[in-house]
Amino acid sequence: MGLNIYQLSKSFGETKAVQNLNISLEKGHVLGLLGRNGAGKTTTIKMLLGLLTPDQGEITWEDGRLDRSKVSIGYLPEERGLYLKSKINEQLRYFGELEGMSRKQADDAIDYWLDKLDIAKYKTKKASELSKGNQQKIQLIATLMHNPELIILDEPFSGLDPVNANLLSSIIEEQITAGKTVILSSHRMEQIESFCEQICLMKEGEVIVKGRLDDIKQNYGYRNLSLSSNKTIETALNEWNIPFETKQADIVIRVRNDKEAIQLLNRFEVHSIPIRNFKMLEPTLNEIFIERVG
Ligand SMILES: Nc1ncnc2c1ncn2[C@@H]1O[C@H](COP(=O)(O)OP(=O)(O)OP(=O)(O)O)[C@@H](O)[C@H]1O
Repeated sequence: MGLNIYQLSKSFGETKAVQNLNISLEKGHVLGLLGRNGAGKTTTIKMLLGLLTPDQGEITWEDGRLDRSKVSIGYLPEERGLYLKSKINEQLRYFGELEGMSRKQADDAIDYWLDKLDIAKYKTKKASELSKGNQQKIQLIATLMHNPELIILDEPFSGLDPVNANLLSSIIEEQITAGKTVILSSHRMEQIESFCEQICLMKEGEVIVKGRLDDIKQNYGYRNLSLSSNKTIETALNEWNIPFETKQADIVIRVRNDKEAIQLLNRFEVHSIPIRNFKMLEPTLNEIFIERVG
């Protein structure tokens, strides 16, 4: 059950922002929504939130239409939307009450989250007095304080320093462990890779790659054979016209499958070229992204 997007489309004039999008995401699972600028991610998210009306298609949650008045959704927008002149506790209380929290529930949640994000000292400051990263943390509190079951995060890491990015990562992990359904849109492939078992890669409104990330990598059509770098190996590969890349202390050779890797290792053996160690690596999400939409 969970979330189902069926044949969803939206155009702006001539621009087909989203075309016939189909996604199924089970409750408690995490989907990475990827694509270059203008691929259609935000348009998709806005349709999920009911902020844009689809031209065609349907979005359901469990048994019925996804309706924000019935399903608790936490949304962290790409463009930040705090009231710069309002005090942090007052605007967070307002956001909490909009989501149906009582004043007491909202105030308790605000204290809990400010403390957790290490920004309790800003409780009565105006948003304009906070740095960009700390404003981002406030926006995260507004997203999570009402304990939503569906969480949509659009570029959540932008503007965060490495320490705060780690803090956010641990909070996303906690939400996933708590069984929340999460949609994460990000240009940071390592983060998508670490959180999302499922991905949907879009290009010009259409889905280019979709499914379980493990399956996509396994069936992608090549693997990387990585060997500890050494001049003899490089010379041999050059002589045999086998392309390779050097990455730090490793030589990486693209092979179609394990059999091709073994054949190559045998060839080194036959030529008495010692191999100290080797690893078979799947393509990274970054490689897939660049090849498919780069
Ligand atoms: N309100 C709008 N009016 C006209 N065109 C729009 C509007 N919103 C989006 N578009 C167009 O729809 C396409 C998809 O845009 P969208 O914002 O969904 O992309 P995105 O994948 O979220 O990009 P980014 O990574 O830059 O946020 C783009 O060509 C964009 O110019």
